[in-house]
Amino acid sequence: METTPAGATHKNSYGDDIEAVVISERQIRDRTAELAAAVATRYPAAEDDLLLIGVLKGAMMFMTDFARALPIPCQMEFMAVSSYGSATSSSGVVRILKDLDRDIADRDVVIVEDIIDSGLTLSWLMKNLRTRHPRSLEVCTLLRKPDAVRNVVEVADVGFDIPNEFVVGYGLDYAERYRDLPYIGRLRRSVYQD
Ligand SMILES: O=P(O)(O)OC[C@H]1O[C@H](OP(=O)(O)OP(=O)(O)O)[C@H](O)[C@@H]1O
Ligand code: HPA
Ligand SMILES: [Mg+2]
Repeated sequence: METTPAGATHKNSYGDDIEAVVISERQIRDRTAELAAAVATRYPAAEDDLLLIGVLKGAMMFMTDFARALPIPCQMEFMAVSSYGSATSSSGVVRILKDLDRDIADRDVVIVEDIIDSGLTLSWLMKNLRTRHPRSLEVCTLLRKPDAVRNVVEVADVGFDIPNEFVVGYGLDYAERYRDLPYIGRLRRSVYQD
C-alpha cells in the first residue's frame, strides 16, 4: 500500500488532516475494473438487467465508477442507511433514511458498498433485502476491515482488505467531511480524538 503523504495536490484546505494515502486513485480505478469484470462473469445469460443497489452516502463514488466499468447492462437503485452519525465507531443501530423506489422480487441484485467495518450495516441490510425475495443477492464492497468477519460471511467480492484504521475519501466521511477526496486516506487521529 502507498504511504505517500496526501493533500499536496488535492483539496489543500483539508490541510494535513490526511496522514497518508491508503489507496490511490489509480489503485481504485484498476481494482474497480477487475471487480466489475468478475461480477459480470457470474451473470452471463441474465434475463433482466443486473440490479445494483448502492448504499448511500458512502458508496456513491464507488457505485458510479463500478456501474461504468461493468461490461453488462445494469440498473441502479439506492438506499440510504446510517449507523455512524458523526462517530468513528458504529452505533449498532441501522436506520433507513431512504428506502428503495421499486420492488426487487425475482431480480438479480448486487449490493454495492464502500466499506464493511463491523459488518453490522451489511448483515442488517442483507436480512432486510432477503425479505423482499430477490432471485439472487450478493455483495461487492470496495473495502473491508478485519472486524467484518464477526458479523458477515457472504461477501462475493472485496476490493481491498485494509487495517483497522479510520479512513476517509472516495465517498467515506468523518462527520460528513472528506467524501470528496478522490483517494482513500488515513485520517489523523487528532482530528477525531481530543
Ligand atoms: O460495517 P459497518 O461497521 O456497519 O460500517 C459500514 C457502513 O458505515 C458507513 O456508513 P455510515 O453509517 O457512516 O453512513 P454514510 O454512508 O452516510 O457515511 C459505510 O458507508 C457503510 O455503509
Ligand atoms: O473507516 C471508516 N471511515 C469512514 N466511514 C466508515 N464507516 C465504517 N468504517 C468507516
Ligand atoms: Mg459515514
